[in-house]
Amino acid sequence: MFYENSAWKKHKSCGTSSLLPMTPKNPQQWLQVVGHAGSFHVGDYGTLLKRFCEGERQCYLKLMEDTLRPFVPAYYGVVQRDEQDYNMMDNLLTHFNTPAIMDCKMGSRTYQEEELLMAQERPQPRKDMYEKMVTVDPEAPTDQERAQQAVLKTRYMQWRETLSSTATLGFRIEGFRKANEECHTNFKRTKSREQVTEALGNFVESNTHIVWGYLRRLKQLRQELETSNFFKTHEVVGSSLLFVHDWNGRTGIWMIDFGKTVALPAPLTLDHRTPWVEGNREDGYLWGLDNLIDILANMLPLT
Ligand SMILES: Nc1ncnc2c1ncn2[C@@H]1O[C@H](COP(=O)(O)OP(=O)(O)OP(=O)(O)O)[C@@H](O)[C@H]1O
Ligand SMILES: O=P(O)(O)O[C@@H]1[C@H](O)[C@H](O)[C@@H](OP(=O)(O)O)[C@H](OP(=O)(O)O)[C@H]1O
Repeated sequence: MFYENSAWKKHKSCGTSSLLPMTPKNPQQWLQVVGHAGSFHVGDYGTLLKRFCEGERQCYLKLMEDTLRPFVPAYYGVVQRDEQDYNMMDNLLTHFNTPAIMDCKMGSRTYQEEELLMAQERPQPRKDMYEKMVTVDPEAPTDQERAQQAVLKTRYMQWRETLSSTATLGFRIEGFRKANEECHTNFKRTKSREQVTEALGNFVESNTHIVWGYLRRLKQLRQELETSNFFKTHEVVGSSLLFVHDWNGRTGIWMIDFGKTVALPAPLTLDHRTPWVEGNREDGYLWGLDNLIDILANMLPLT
């Protein structure tokens, strides 16, 4: 059942003149690299259904009208399956053959300012996050956290940021899956430029053609981000870049995950490079992209 999807309705009524991708109904390939389990279903006609989030819907609606549109999955509205609502979008893997996929979480901050305020006003320490923390580093909790066997989410997120490259480079590798099905998700401590370069080299299997493809796309993305009205007026937190390549040498990068992207109160705008201090809402997204571009460029042989 479709709630809100003018593109889909046109598709249904126009027969073959489709606004959805010209992709056969089945079978669809899809693989999730990281992120919450159980949030996705593969849809028909090369689409993907992600568990509904109103904030994300708002972002996709605006992005479909923004210059960033070529850099995000096409959005088709809200659909219902088994009484659960989903945002319906393009499955970005559709046009690749046995793709390699990587998820990089962008920005120098992975929680919203609003989450910080909530944690200050109504602290809700979490035992699951304490458990995740001590699994990686038994020394990380403070005495108080140890006594509670729980940590605040914002504290956990900040700890993850400083342990990885988020705080120092403005992005982090969340995980990747290579074409040979090897999965790598153990990047919580991948922090230095050298460690990040090594991980990226493993993902692209030292293929300079692939690196060139990614670099070109990232530079185009940066150019669009610098002028996008959507980007200027939103705090973009917890969003990822999804890298996809295959043995044909095809490469693609798209912005995904706008569940924690929020519109700023007018007339506030962000440059996404100024360091964050509480209240300025800066997210470090472009600073991270600058660093990512620089690291990839340095992986190419000198010409
Ligand atoms: N449009 C898409 N096409 C193909 N794969 C996708 C798409 N959107 C998401 N994915 C896959 O699902 C994974 C998780 O996506 P996403 O970040 O949107 O989920 P999430 O549950 O919100 O994540 P998080 O835990 O960071 O909040 C991505 O790493 C990617 O592998
Ligand atoms: O990668 P990890 O170490 O497993 O930690 C998770 C990760 O930071 C997710 O981005 C976050 O979801 P959001 O970005 O949606 O906040 C999730 O919070 P959650 O447990 O509250 O869903 C964390 O548990």
